[in-house]
Amino acid sequence: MGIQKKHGKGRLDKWYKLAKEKGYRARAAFKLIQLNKKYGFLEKSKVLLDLCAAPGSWCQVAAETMPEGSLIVGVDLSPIKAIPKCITFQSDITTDKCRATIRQYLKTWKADTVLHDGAPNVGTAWVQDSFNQAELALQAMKLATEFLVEGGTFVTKVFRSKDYNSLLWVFNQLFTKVEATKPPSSRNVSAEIFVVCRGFKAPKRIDPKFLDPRSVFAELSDPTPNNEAKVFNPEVKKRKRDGYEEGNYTQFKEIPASEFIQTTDPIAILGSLNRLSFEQPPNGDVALAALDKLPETTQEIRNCCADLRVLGRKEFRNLLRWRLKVREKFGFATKKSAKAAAEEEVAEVESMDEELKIQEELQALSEKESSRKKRERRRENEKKQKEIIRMQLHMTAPTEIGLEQAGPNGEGSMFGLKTVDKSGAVDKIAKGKMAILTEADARKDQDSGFGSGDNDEESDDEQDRLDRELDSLYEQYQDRKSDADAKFRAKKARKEHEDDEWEGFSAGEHNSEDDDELAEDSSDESSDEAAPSKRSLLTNLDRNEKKTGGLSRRAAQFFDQDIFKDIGGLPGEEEFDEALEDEDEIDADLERLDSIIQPDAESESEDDIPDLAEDTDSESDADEKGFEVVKRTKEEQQWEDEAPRRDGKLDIDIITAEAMTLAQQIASGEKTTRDLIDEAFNKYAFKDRDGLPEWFLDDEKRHDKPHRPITAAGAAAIKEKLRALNARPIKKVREAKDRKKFKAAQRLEKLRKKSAMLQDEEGMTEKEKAQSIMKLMSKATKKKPQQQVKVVVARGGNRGIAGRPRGVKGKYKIVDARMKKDTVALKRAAKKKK
Ligand SMILES: C[S@@+](CC[C@H](N)C(=O)[O-])C[C@H]1O[C@@H](n2cnc3c(N)ncnc32)[C@H](O)[C@@H]1O
Repeated sequence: MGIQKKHGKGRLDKWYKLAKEKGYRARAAFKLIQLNKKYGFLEKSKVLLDLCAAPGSWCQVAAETMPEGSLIVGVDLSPIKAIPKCITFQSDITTDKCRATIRQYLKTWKADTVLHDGAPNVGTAWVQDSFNQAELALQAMKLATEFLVEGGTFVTKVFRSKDYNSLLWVFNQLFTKVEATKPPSSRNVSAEIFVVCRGFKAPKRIDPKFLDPRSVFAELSDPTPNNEAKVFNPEVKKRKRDGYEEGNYTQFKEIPASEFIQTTDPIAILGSLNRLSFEQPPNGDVALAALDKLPETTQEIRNCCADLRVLGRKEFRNLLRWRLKVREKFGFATKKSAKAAAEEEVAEVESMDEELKIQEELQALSEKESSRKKRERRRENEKKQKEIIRMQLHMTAPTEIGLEQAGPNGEGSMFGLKTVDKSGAVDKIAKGKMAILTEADARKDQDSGFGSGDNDEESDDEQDRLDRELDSLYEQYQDRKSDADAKFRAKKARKEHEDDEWEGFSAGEHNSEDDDELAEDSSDESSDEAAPSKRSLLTNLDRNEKKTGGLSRRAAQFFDQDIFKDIGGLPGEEEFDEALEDEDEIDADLERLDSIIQPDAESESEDDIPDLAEDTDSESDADEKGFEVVKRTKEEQQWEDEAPRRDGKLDIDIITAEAMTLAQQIASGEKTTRDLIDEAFNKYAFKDRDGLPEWFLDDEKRHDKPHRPITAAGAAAIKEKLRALNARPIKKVREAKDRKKFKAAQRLEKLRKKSAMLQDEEGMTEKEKAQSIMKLMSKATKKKPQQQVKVVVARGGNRGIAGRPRGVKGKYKIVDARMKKDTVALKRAAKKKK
């Protein structure tokens, strides 16, 4: 919208004249001035976004009120002539392109204030207008939620209409203070009102309903009612039957429960719908009526059907069981019925008589019994394996294991390792990989005489299938979450690319090196004494392994620091091996450290990090992104140079208060490595993960970390470190300063040399020498005159040219006529003030 001549009666009011006088492009400027006078948001803002900014008077006001160097970005459907200190562009604020352009200009900054003074097609049809205005305001708020900083301010124009309350309600959900006001410069006849929303709550996730005009202004989505026509020709009210927007899963969805029974893909239904209904449709549903009456359809099942979104694993399992049972009753195809069908083919087809029923019940009972037995056996096996590991760690005497002295293979077979080793179990135990026996292992063990029972081959198909279905539900849930949550996606990606964390005693699958060893060992057929691998069942933990064996790369590196070598009471190599269990805890610490480390941080940032190391003379130490407390040896430095990380930087830094506390305690001798080892024996030290479902592990991971105490000194050191980090100048500024210093030093050196030469000059008197030196000095200190910048107006032949305009020498600046006019107006206004 360009500058328009105001012709209407009363339009050329005092605000219009005042705006002309002050050089504002529209009288609207005073609305913002008055709003800001009342709420004072402009002075506090450094970044501002002006939506619907043309012709640009709000931008002008913002530019003169906001602090020097603020970023002001304005956008409008109409072109905006350049405004000093503002970036403007032409775009529709309801489009993705506009959003992307704003993002480009704001870079990583967030806006302190978002203004919106949009007015679409004002004046055509009032009801429709007000709705569009409200819709536009909602769109503006959508943008604001994306770009506003927490606590930021959003100012929008709305029309007092039906939608006004709905809009206000939405604003109230997202801001702590919402006030509607009408500035004096806004005409009384105008229905416009300004809503100032302060204290943006910046919720992590905003319900899309809040930003969807369809939900917010539900009633008005019908075409504009023709009131006149209604009077003379009243119509029957019709409900909106447009259906839901595609890809919008936030709306409520339900289907009859009978459909869930009939479907071939129950998981899709459970994963995407909100409710399974038992309500009869108007034309009646026989299947639903029958389902409703079944005894299997208990109150619990009904409750589960009422809200699928809140169900847990157990409830989903119940629903799937219920479906199977009902399908069987209704005579739909099930796995069981498929099996039975083969037998029934030859048998006489009879109606289900009493005997058959009893037989079925018996079969069900025996199935139940066998699955119970299987569960018990599994539990027993797990218990046995845990006991063996405990014994292996010298935590239990062999007699405490509670196994029969004469095991299933006779007297002493329990400790006869030959048979066990056939299956590779010795090595697995020695490697600490058998915290839980998998089903396959259990079966193998039985063959070698290690398991028990006869019916292990029988599998509980239904149980397994339900487990699989639940797993796939969990996967679906994760997919949905990663679609919606960028943080979750990033976390997942990090997890996938993370290096080999030490996973505890049961994380055998990850350690390929160990597996290789295992293969080698098991290929050795010699006797127990001759084969070290077999002896390793009892002696593995005392073996002299490489220091890094069993440790993650980062954990190994952490312990490679000198700080751990210099401290008294360090254990020998063997003790180190004994302490392998510590890594769980340390790894947890490292994980936390890692979460804060920013791999992209530029190397320049290190200079200002306070170095706690005693030896501060080495510059390279300061330059490194290393473990600051410790001075690195030359070998380590060399190694570092030779084998850089993925991103070329060392990824260890003390950055949490916990780590700093620990480092201080170690450095001051308050804690020794022995203490660390002792502390590592805690309830989190062993992670038995085998066979546990992913959803459980994911949930567990959040809690199975030790809580480390922090000291005030540790917290203060981290605070100081962060403060120093924040106080650093930006790279460009520092480089410019350094360049300036360097040039000054060069000039000084030149001067020194010249004066030395003058001193040695024999044909000059002392006075002449002094005068010449003074001359040199004053010349050196004289500032070069700044080159004049020539202002070229982009009109006539200069319009739209790229590069230097013809006939212009030296520095130049191309401005448009508007800008020149603005500058002149500003100068005039400044003169008047004086
Ligand atoms: C009242 S004027 C804004 C005046 C402005 N605040 C000022 O101080 O100069 C309303 C502006 O909203 C713009 N507008 C309406 N719908 C828009 C849309 N979808 N995207 C961008 N701008 C829009 C119009 O082009 C018009 O210039």
